[in-house]
Amino acid sequence: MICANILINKMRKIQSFVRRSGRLTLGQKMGLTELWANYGVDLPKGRINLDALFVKRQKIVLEVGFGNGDSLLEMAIKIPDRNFLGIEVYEAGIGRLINEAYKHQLSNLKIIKADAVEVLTNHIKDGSFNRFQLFFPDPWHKKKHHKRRIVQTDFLDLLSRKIIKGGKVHMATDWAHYATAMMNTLENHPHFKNTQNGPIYSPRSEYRPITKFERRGHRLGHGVWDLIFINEKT
Ligand SMILES: C[S@@+](CC[C@H](N)C(=O)[O-])C[C@H]1O[C@@H](n2cnc3c(N)ncnc32)[C@H](O)[C@@H]1O
Repeated sequence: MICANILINKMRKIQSFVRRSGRLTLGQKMGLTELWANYGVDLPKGRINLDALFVKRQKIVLEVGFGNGDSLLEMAIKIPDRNFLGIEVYEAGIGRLINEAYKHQLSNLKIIKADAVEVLTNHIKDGSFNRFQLFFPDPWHKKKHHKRRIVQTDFLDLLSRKIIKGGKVHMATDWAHYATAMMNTLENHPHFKNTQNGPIYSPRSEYRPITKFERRGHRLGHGVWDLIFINEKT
């Protein structure tokens, strides 16, 4: 296992952070090491064995950048016949989510604490996911920072390999400029096909819970744009 001790130390910091913010309840009694053992995935040297990760073998939804975990938690509760894998680097959000997962006794949710591109590139075999979701990713709104946005052609190339043929990609943003950039990048990618007829945003889907960043967008008077595409790789 890579850096198990580092991860445990990090999780202790999360515990301290969450305790200070008064949000650790059941998990506090259980201990973060045990919570992490139940819900966390330590990165192996090679590929993660996704078949052995979950209690039941069923379709897997990947969410990158789940923040405080609102959407992922709600979906894992409401859709027990799917497995959910979340990748995030925000420690307080991870601590909160594994605590909530324990409270709800979820067996269909696992978390990786690492950079998503690194995980997908080095630790996930091709054709692993049935759906990918990216809700309200960091917008990097200054022009000089646009290159830091996660949705770029290279990232779509990687996603196209990791999602099964016919699998879905669902993105949402409250930044108009990023929405246009996402639409152009997806429309111009040879493997992705819009579920709408043409370069049209999708209606808000029932299954996407409202997230903290979506609420923030509403408060700021932003619109919300959903993009749902199918991976049609050959
Ligand atoms: C603006 S927040 C949105 C959080 C959540 N999806 C929501 O709607 O409330 C973006 C999140 O993506 C995470 N993130 C950004 N780049 C990432 C990466 N390469 N790998 C994993 N997480 C990442 C950040 O840590 C942050 O929590």
